Amino acid sequence: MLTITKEFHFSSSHVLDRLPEGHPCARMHGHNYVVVLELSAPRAELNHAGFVRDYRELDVFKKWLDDTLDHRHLNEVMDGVSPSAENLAVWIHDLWREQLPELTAVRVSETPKTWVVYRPAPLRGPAG
Ligand SMILES: Nc1nc2c(c(=O)[nH]1)N=C([C@H](O)[C@H](O)COP(=O)(O)OP(=O)(O)OP(=O)(O)O)CN2
Ligand SMILES: [Zn+2]
Repeated sequence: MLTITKEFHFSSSHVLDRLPEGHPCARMHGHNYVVVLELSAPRAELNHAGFVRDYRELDVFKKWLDDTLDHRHLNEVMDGVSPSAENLAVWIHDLWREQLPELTAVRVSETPKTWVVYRPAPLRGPAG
């Protein structure tokens, strides 16, 4: 299996729900988010150029981040889902898995010290 990753950046505000009283993250604040997409393919399925996928084909994801999330309030963008880093990773994965079938994981960082990795179990092939 070959795995590629590409890193993207955006800045947004959010408010986290259902936190204990006095938790600072229940107040509006912002982060310089980092998102890393991880795409994987078996060695036999690399394309003619020897790529899992051309990194440049991920420019569409960068444009989507800029248009959809950058300098926005995540609570408004994410349709009522509480914008924790975990929920954001799942939300991004679920929105992009059809367009990027090689997508195997989405990583999200809110601060230089914190990372979430969403790596769903691989779908079973015909052989099970
Ligand atoms: N499991 C999660 N925990 C927290 C999340 C989250 O999305 N998932 N989010 C937050 C806050 O939004 C924010 O990220 C604050 O995190 P924290 O690590 O507390 O950031 P600080 O910069 O204040 O950390 P210091 O250790 O004080 O430098 C909170 N938790
Ligand atoms: Zn936060």
